[in-house]
Amino acid sequence: MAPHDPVDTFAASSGPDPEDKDDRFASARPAEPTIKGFTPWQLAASAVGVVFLAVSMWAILAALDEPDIGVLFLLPTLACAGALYAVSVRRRTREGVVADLAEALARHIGVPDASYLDVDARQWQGGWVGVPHVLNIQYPTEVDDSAPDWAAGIAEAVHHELEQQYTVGRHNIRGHRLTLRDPTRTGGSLTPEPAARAERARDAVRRALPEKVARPVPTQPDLSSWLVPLGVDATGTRVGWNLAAPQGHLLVLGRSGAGKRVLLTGIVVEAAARGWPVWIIDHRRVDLLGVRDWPNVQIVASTLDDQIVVLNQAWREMEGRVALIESGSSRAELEPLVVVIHHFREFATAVADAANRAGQGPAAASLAHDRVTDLLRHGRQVNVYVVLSMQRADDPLLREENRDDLGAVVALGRLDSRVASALWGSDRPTEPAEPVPGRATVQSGDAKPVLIQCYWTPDPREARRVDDEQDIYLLDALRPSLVTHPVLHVQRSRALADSPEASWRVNLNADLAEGYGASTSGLADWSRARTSGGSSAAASTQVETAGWSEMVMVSQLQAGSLARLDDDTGWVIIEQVEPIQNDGTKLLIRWRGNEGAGSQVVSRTRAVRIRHLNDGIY
Ligand SMILES: Nc1ncnc2c1ncn2[C@@H]1O[C@H](COP(=O)(O)OP(=O)(O)OP(=O)(O)O)[C@@H](O)[C@H]1O
Repeated sequence: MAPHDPVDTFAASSGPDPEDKDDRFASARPAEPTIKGFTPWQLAASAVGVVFLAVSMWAILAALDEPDIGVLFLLPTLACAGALYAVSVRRRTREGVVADLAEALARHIGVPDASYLDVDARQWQGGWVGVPHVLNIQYPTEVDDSAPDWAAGIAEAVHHELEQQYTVGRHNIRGHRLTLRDPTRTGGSLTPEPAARAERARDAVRRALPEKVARPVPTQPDLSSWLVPLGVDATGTRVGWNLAAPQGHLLVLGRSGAGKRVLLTGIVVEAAARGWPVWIIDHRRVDLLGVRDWPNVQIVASTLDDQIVVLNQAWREMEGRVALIESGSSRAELEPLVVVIHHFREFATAVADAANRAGQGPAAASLAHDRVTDLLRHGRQVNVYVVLSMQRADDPLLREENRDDLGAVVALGRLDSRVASALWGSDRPTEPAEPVPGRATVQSGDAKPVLIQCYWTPDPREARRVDDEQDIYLLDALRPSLVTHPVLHVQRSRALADSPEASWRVNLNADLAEGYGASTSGLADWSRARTSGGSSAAASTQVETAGWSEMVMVSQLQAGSLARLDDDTGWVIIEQVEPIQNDGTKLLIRWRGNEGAGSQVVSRTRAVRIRHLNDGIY
């Protein structure tokens, strides 16, 4: 992928500045080295002393006319001096080995330099210099040794440096002292070999990543950010999709049941909470129905005919915005439009089939592919963002040129290694995602792929159906209180005909219009909110407040809606909704409630709660 703004997680992951010293060690003192035996210099000085002594004795004996005795004394003493010198050389070499090891460990542990460690190497064995059988490592109290793998990691670092395997003999956490041993002499287990290491790392990630994390309710700063949270990584850091990144679009990959629908629901909810309009093409028809009545979700197209219209309109919207920019508007004035296409490949195939049935040429057959390619390529410049979901990572849409336009890729579940290599290249993560729903590998721009657990976002329709109190509570907290974008429906100049060719043309010329269309079983069902009898007098007798409720924009109220305009009026039946002369921003609402009738002027965009007495929508 092309270079990318690394702002893709909530915690800015800027690496440490090599110039900066770690503050933790500001008050740490260099370690007192363990002194044991003679130093190499003391040994070398002793060797020189012994030579001097031997030569002096030989000279004295020679002067006393006893040169033979002098030679007899000289030879073993010189041999002894030679041995002392050799020991001093070996000790110096071993000190060099230990100094290099301390340097390496200082880097591994993160202390400023090797002087902060006391590495005491004992019981050297094997060869002239050999390797130590026991290593005692004393480190500063400031070192964070709390990770369960910390000591084993040090053993691995020593293994790497000395090419000798070690096992953790003892880790004295309070004394900040670690003892490593050569297991071949103690019968302990070896430092982990690569396979075991990988298994351990996998275990650590498995332990660290939870299996279900509820989507956090966005805070005010979250809502003004263009970072849409996707989930958490093993350190608990939120990982998100950054729409402001140079490549803005998002690709969600995953086999059936991996968690695509749950993740897409979360993305829709987050986008809506930021006041952005959301258009959804749900090729499975029922997967994302749960957000159909969510504030700011303008349309969930579930029939192929409607899906073709929505895709076309998204493309036209993009073209319109490009024209606006060309005529002097700035990109900052254009609010983000999020277009979700769930199960893109099946959708594109169905569009191609419909085009073929309608006797259209190859250009029509590749309509879905071409429109999406255009949206990927140019949408971001005018704040039109595409979220694509697919089952396969080797889809033809993901050719090089399109991959560069995808800011973030979320691969849910386990990918086979060939596909993972194609997707991530050499950055391919060593740890495959565990088969846990919502477990995913995420790559933002050029950053390294990271393993995350995607947030759990309940399906509003399902939560209501099973009456899951916790999920309903979470959804209520996630629901935007202000509806800024009205629902849309597909408006065709003519009804769809029996002839595929005529239908194809009708769809290509269709539009999106505000409100619920006649064919939509949406707010039409609000009539159920009317009490029996039909007359407003009867309605005033008792306003029921059972059923389920949701927030809508005042402009969506209709006569017959059961609504709660504010705390003073309580639940009322809307009798009439009238425009106000010379003020297109407000509406006059006439209502009737248990306490009598009334009217008030309310902003069109204010969010109010309405109640459905029956689940007539589904
Ligand atoms: N982030 C998550 N946290 C916890 N559980 C999850 C998560 N995502 C998915 N699940 C569980 O896995 C089930 C299947 O998820 P989902 O319906 O999102 O899969 P999908 O990839 O959309 O499948 P399909 O392609 O068949 O539609 C969910 O019903 C839920 O129980």
